[in-house]
Order: sequence, then C-alpha cells, then structure tokens
Amino acid sequence: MAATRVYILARDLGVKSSAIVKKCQDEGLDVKNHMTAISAGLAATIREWFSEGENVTTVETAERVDLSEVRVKRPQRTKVIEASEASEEGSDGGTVEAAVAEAEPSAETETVEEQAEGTIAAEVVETEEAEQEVQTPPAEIEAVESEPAVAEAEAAPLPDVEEEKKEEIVVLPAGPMLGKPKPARLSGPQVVRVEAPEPLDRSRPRPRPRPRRDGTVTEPLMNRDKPGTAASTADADKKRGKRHKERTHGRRKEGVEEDAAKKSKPRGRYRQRDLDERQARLSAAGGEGLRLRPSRKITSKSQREAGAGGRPRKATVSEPITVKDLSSALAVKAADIIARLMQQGIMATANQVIASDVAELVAVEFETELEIERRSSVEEEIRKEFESRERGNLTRRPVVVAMLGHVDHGKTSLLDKVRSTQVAAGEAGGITQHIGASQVTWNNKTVTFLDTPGHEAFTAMRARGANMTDIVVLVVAADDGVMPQTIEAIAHSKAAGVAIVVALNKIDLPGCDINRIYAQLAEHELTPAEWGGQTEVVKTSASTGQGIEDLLEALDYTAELMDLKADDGVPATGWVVEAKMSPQQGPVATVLIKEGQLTKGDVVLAGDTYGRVKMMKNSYGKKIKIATSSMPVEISGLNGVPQAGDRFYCLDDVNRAKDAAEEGRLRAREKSLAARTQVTMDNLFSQIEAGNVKDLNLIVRADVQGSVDVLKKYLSELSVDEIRINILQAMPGGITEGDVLLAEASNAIIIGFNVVADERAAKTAEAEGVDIRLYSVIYRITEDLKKSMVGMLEPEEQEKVLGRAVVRATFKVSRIGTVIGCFVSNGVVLKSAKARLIRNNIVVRDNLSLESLKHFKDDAREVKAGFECGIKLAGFDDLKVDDTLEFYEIVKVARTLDS
Ligand SMILES: Nc1nc2c(ncn2[C@@H]2O[C@H](COP(=O)(O)OP(=O)(O)OP(=O)(O)O)[C@@H](O)[C@H]2O)c(=O)[nH]1
Repeated sequence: MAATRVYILARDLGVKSSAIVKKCQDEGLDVKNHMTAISAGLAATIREWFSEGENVTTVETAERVDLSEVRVKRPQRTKVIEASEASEEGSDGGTVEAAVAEAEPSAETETVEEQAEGTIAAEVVETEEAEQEVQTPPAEIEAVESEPAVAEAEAAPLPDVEEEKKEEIVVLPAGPMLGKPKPARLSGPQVVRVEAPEPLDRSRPRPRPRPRRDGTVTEPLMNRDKPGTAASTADADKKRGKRHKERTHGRRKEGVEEDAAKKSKPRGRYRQRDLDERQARLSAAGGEGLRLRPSRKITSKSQREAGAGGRPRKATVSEPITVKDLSSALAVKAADIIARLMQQGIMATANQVIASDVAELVAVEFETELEIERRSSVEEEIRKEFESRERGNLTRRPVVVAMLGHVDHGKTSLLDKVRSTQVAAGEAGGITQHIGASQVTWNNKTVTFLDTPGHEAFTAMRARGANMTDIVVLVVAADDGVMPQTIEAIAHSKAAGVAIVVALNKIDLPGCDINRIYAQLAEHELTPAEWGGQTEVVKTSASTGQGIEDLLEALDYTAELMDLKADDGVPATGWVVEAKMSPQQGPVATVLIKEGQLTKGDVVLAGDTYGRVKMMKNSYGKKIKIATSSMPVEISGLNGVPQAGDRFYCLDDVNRAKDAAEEGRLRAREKSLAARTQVTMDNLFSQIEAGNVKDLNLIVRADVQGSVDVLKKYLSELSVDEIRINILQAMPGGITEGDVLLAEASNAIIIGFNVVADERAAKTAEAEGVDIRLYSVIYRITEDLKKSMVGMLEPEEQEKVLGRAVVRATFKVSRIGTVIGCFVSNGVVLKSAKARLIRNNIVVRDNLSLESLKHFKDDAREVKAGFECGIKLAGFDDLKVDDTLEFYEIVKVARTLDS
C-alpha cells in the first residue's frame, strides 16, 4: 500500500483531519497537520484507531478517540452486526469482517429488482467451525454508525432487523481493516460474513430459484444436498415493510443455527471460483444483452447455440459488418476482435466495417460458425435479372480482341494498320477516333478491338470483374522474339482464361529466325499450329500490310470455335471501357456492349452513375441512334464519370437507376474502408483453413533464368492435396507494377529472389495489400512457404526499407577503397543501416554495412532525401555510377518472414 496523507485518510474514514493529527500527536507521533504524509503502516494503525469496536492489533497509549465527535459526515445510519468476542478470537475462520457483499450468483436477477426497491437485506452467518471451536457468547448488540467502507450500503439503507429482543443489530469489524473495502460491483442483499467459509470441494451447486417476495422459506444455496438441515426464513420487516432474508450455512449446529437465523443470513467472503464464474456469466450476459438489442444485424437467439465459454457456436450477421456487430454476434469483446484483426495486419476501430471474409476468419478463431447475410444490392439484383432474362433471337456477335505484347513489337502499328485497311476500304467512312475501342468490318465479319495500353491495364480491368476480351492477339516481333513483356502478357492472358492468337509481326524484316520464335512460344505452351500445336500464329507486317487479312480471318475462325452468341433485341448491358469529363459534353463514357441494344434516350446505370443517353457515337466519331452487341460506343448524358471496368445496364426506370447508383456510391465508400484480405504468407494458413485458398498463386522473379528454373522446380514440388501451388509467372528481372497488378487480380504472392521491387511496384503492393517476399537463399523460400501453409510461421525479423540513393560518382582512394558520391533519391540513409547494391533492378550484393557516411565533409548519422552524401561501404568497392543503394534495417515483427 502506498503512503498517503492525513486528509486523504480522514476523508476515507469520514473523520476530521484534526482528530487524526491530534490522536497521532497524543500517541507521540510526528504528525504536524492534515498535509503530513503518513506511511502505509501508520495509515493502517490510524484506521484501526478510528474504526468501530475493539482493536486487535494496534497499541494505544493515549485516550481512545470518541468517534461520535470526530465524524464529519453522517449521510445515513446503517446497522451492522457486532460479532461475538469469541468469534474474533477464533481462527481465521472466526474473524468477523464487515464488507459490502457482491450479490450471490444465484441472486443476480433478484438483485436488480431489490436494488430498484431500495431494499438491501443484511445477512449474518456464523460458520460451524467457529461455533465448534469457540463457545460463542450471545452477540452483544448495539447500534453503531457504519464504517465509511460501507458507503454502498449507505446509499440504500439496511432495513432494521426484527430481533427477538427488539434490539438493533450491530456488527463491528473484528480484524484490522487495512484498506477501504471496494464497493460491490452489483449491489444486492447486504451480506455479512462472520467467518470465512470452509473450503468447498464439491462442485458448485446450481443457482436456486429466487425466493418469493412474501418471505417463503427457501433452501440455502450452499445446502442443497441436505435439504431440511438448514432453515432459511425471510421476514418481512414490519416497520419499514421491507424484506429481510436469512440464510444459514449447511453445516451449522441446530441451536446456533436457530439463533443466527433469527438475526442474520449467511454471508461469505467470495471465493475466487465464485468470482470467476460470476465474471464469465456476466460477460456472457453482456454479449447476450447486446445481442438482444434490437438490431438488424443479429438474428434470433435460436440460431445460436451456446458454445465454449458461453459463446455461440453459430451466429449470423448482415453486411456491412462492423467490428461492433461482430463483437455482438460472437459475444466477444470488441477489443478482442480488434486484437485478432491486428494479428492479421488489419487496423480497425469498433465502428469500422470489415470485409466479410475477414469477419469469417475472426469468427473461426473464436470457434463460431459465422453466417453472413449478404444483402444483395440493387445493382446485384439488376445483374441477376439481366443474367436470367429470356433471350430469344441469338445471333453471332463480333469477337472482342485485345492486343498485348512486348514494347515496340508493333501493337499500335498493327492495330492502326487493321483499322486503316478497313478505312481505306471505305467501309466505315471515317478516321478512327481514340475512344478506347474500335470495330473493324470486312467481308461481313466484324471484330472489336480494345486499345489496351498494356497487360497491366488488361489485368486491372479484369481485377474489376470486366472480362471483356474474348481473344488476345499476342504481338511478337519476328526480329526480337519472345521477350519479358511477352511472357508477362502470356501469363496475364492465361490467368484471364482467354484464347491467344499470335501475330508474328515485322515479318518484312530480313533475317528473322522464325523457328527460334516458334520454339520460344512452344516453351510457353503456345505451340504453333504449324508445329502441330493449338495456337494460331499469323505472320504480319504492320509496315507492308502483309497478313492483316489473315489475322482477321484467324480471329474470326477462333471466334467461331468459341460460338459467341448474343440477342440484339434485349436491353443492353456491358462495360465501361474508359470515361472522362469533357468540357463541352460533361461526363463521356466509352462503353462496350456485351449484349443487347442501346438506343439514344435510354436510361443507363453505369457503376455509380446514371442518366439518359443524350448522344451516342461509334468509334469513327459518327453519331448513331442504335448500338448492338460487342459494339463500342461513346455516350454522354451520365450524371458522373464512371470508372473503367464498371458494368452498365440499360434500364426502364430512371428511379431504379438512381437508387442503384446511390447505393453503389455508399457501398464503394464502405468497401474502401473495409480491410483487405489479399492472401499473404502470414494469413495463408487461416485462409486455407477457411477454405478461401485452394490454389496458392505465386509470381516469381529472380536475378537470372537459372534461379527462375530452380525456383519453379522447387516451388512446384510444394503442392499438397489441400493446396496446389500455381506459378502464374516466373521470370528473371526486378518486380514490376505489372507483377503486382497480376498478383492483386489473381490473389497471388510475389516471391523475389535476389531482386527488389521498383518503387512503383512497391507502392502499389502496399496500397493493394499484395505480399512481396524477398529472399536471397532459396531454401528459405520453400521453408517459409511450407511453414505458412501449415500455420507455423513464427515471429521473425523483417527488413524495413529506409531509402534509396543513386551513385553519382566514384572515387578510388588509396588504402581506403572506393568512396561514392550519392544522391539520396528517397527516404533516408542511416549510418547504422544495412545496404544492398542494385544494378538494373538486380541485387548485386546484399547485407553491406556503411563504414562511413558523410554530408559534405562532416560525418553524419543520417542524410535525408534530396541531399547528397559520401559513402564508404565496409569491405566492398565494386561500385559504378548509376548503381542504386537501397538502405534498410532489420526490425522484429510478429509473424513475418523476410531474412
Ligand atoms: N519493319 C517493321 N516495323 C514495324 C512493324 N510494326 C511496327 N514497326 C515499327 O516498330 C516500332 C514500334 O511500333 P509500335 O506500333 O509503336 O509498337 P508498340 O508495340 O505499339 O509499342 P508500345 O506502344 O511502345 O508498346 C515503330 O517504329 C514501328 O514503325 C512492322 O511490321 N515492320
């Protein structure tokens, strides 16, 4: 107990400070005034001096204090019962203690009512032990004022106890009261224990039905096994009309029992077990209480059977799910849920909406099966209606094609050539407008081309659910062959599940080794039809126009195999290809009609926007009134700018479109607030357990092709029955933004071996929650994956990237080595940091230390972005101008991996 001051103690005891000062001085103690600090021991002594009744431990030489004189406040008088001297002198069990009781567990419900009535019964129990050991003299009864410690009782005064002798019952504290008893958390019947209960080994009896208010005799709680051995009575207080209850201990001797029963009820010091049980019940009750609150989130009680710890085995919540909702449904404190979310790397507040899959994962951890009522949005209802609508007149629709390939292999030129060929043929009557897509018609065959500015955009659209493309034309320059971005494009196309037609472009150039390219294609499972494979390879030249018609024919042929059919009579639906705000026309969107007919004046819902089609143009800028399946058209009239990849629907009812758009806006906001659950090594196991992950998609980047091959081999061998390893892409080179987008769209983890992510990739990965794992030892990759697959990933050290610097100059200094002049391009360089040397996105050397760091001529501890610095790396001199140094430090983070 800490030291206190006189006035604080006086306040606690409800006496005047001056009285304490005087008493202390009388006793020869150096207590000057009310501010004097007093030790815990002295405070305990003073408490005894100023407590009612006999002191058993303290010595007084001066006169006893007359408490009636020194009291400062008497809000209400209470009656307590003075225990017999014999009890006081007895063993521990004979100690009398007055304290405010917490309600017995069984009396919880009645407690509330009793409190409401302002009635609190006083109960006294004497244990058998005390009576056996000590011949208890009749209790001396006198009225005294209650201790301030019984303040709780003061608030609700105890009723007078009807005594045979009509005397008021008083209890004096028999032992030292070293501290102020804590107020009861639940006020209820005031129970005074005369002695400590004996240990009770048998299991705790179940709560008895609450006693009736008319004073019906009830069986004592502790004596259920021996009915009739203890009598309990509840006497109506005639004076005040309030109830008084009596309980006795089961093993009490008959005579004493009767005596005690007249004046008291059993009262016990609470065993830890009682308290624990009560606590468990209360916390369960709290959850139940919350659940019972009228709420749209929670379903009926019948759906929840109680599981371990009083938690439901099954619970149901409706979307959107906040942490609070989940807490109520699972009967778990919101703080515990927040803690679990943090373990998954998700920071959330109680009112924050969390993703449904995250909620499911949390529920699994609390052993509750969570059923999520997915409230379908207006847009979803519309989508369902569109998907299930009757379609009659099915005709072949034009195929939708995207051109992908390595930079400069001729995608744009080829597309332009296709279009110009058609324009030259005079079929469209205009120059191609850059609206994001165009249609080419020849020999009554039509192909729709999407202008995808690379496979990243292609995948970004797919990530938004816009699988617009039927066929990808993979453009490969005949003089260059399959290049890194060609491989990426193949991976993206395969991940999207679209057919691939290869355009072997620049065939006009001399010296092309076609067989080499065929071999490369075969390596990537695109064996050309000429070689007996399934892939159409068309030799084209955007310069000469050679093979353009063949390409169109090949596309048409492939499309025919795909049997693309649509009904041009139904209201149109499709996707937004691109959209912008035009200064003249307002929001303008290019939409690709998946199926149906769009007419000028139609009501359109496009993502979170809606409106009537004011004006419609085809890809040649010609105003049209009707557009049909697979046609790209530019429309104006929407109330906002939708996003590329949004679905659009042609509706009858403008109000419905408005409702859906507004709801969409709200949902988008909630979604953006909801935590993401991209699969990571940290959450892999829980995601596997929750059934969210069956295929583990990986994207592998390594420094050299040799490493790529080894990694592919080792990683593929990790596949087990429960989870199949699926390597979406494995290539040499640094991690690019395209990799991150592919990982995001395909829920993949990126593994980097001796490479790093470029800045854009790192930023996107962080924003999208994509897990990038960097390694320099191959076995660590497989080890970590194995561990994360079985949920055994242990807390480890993780590197934290601090910043980067570019080498601007190198200086060879004799006997020192190479000193470099650097420009800190971002972050910060710390003298204590580790560094890795990156050349062309490949890690040349890792785990380097800084021997010295200088800012101008001064030694520096850190140099920030935008400044130049001089660095000497410890034991490493092979540095070149334009090399990049990445600085990092190792931090301990729970459940992370990187070495
Ligand atoms: N000789 C020859 N040159 C071509 C052919 N196709 C394209 N080129 C040239 O290759 C260069 C790149 O062509 P682009 O059409 O810009 O290539 P791209 O794939 O669209 O390039 P990015 O848009 O940068 O990805 C241009 O100089 C074209 O003139 C072809 O068939 N033969």
